[in-house]
Amino acid sequence: MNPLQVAVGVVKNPEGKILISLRHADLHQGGLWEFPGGKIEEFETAEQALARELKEEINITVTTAIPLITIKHQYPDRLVQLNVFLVEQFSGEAKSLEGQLFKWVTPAELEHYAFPAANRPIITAARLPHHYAILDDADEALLLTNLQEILNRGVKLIQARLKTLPPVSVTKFIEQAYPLCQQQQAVLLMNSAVECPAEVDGVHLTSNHLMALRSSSGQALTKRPKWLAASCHNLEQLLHAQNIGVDFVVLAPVLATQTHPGAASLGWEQFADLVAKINLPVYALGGMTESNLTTARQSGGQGIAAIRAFLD
Ligand SMILES: Nc1nc2c([nH]c(=O)n2[C@H]2C[C@H](O)[C@@H](COP(=O)(O)OP(=O)(O)OP(=O)(O)O)O2)c(=O)[nH]1
Ligand SMILES: [Mg+2]
Repeated sequence: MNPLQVAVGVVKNPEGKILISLRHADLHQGGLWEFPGGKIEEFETAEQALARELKEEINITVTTAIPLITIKHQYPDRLVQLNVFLVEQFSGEAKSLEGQLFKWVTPAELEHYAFPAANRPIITAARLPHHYAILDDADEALLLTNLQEILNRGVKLIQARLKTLPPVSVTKFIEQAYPLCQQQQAVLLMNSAVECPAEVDGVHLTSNHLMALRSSSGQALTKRPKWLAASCHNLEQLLHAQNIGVDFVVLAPVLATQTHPGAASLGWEQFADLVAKINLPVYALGGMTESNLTTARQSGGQGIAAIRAFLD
């Protein structure tokens, strides 16, 4: 059966707040909060439907809409495909035209509202930035300098991938690095291959660790860190990440990379095909530079992940 096609807008104002509205009680998934939007009519593109719905429901005129995430979700009574866009450029003041209560909330506050089940990855995508920096320990002496450089560039999501450092050095580094990240409101994750007793914001699973993890229910893990991310290289790994309740993934290698010379890369077409098959935010990794960000997002990705791009 073909899914019901829906266009949805994550509308962000200049203060970084996001608009949510309350669905009328008598509608499908009624009484829950939603991002504004609605059904795509015949002969309409998703972008056209989005612009029409946002005008009809909240009276704003979309200037630019960039794909954020696409969700395919089976409710007991219907299959929907939510084509979600990030709208940061718009004109007009939001006003409820269809009698729906609406609010502007910070990305972190989204957690406190009840949304339809399909919305979980949309909320994650709305909270996550478009850059994910991977801090490598190839040169131990440069670790703190590199971290500072990444933070100075405004990167808010960082993975410490300290695979060759002895455990004492890891602990010592994290004791210095974590407060620096917190000062800048940056999220710090630790690669799962690293022994690290120090507390950070979450874990980034290697693809081997990801595949070794089995949750008894096949659903979300019961005991999990604040943020759980994973590295994936193929559809099987992506689907497993989704099934066990990972928050977001990186998919690699998208382009040829110095880190894994000779490894076959996916290319953008295959990246887009794989991203379309899962309901998770996906960062493109492998040969990424800032110039690839637009393509990554147009291909359905959350953004780019890189080791070198944020240091050059
Ligand atoms: N707009 C919106 N719809 C969502 C969200 N999450 C979610 O599961 N949905 C589902 C609920 C519905 O099955 C479908 C949207 O259909 P709808 O009936 O609200 O569409 P519409 O605004 O065109 O409504 P109508 O004019 O046909 O009454 O998508 C969300 O965040 N925003
Ligand atoms: Mg609607």
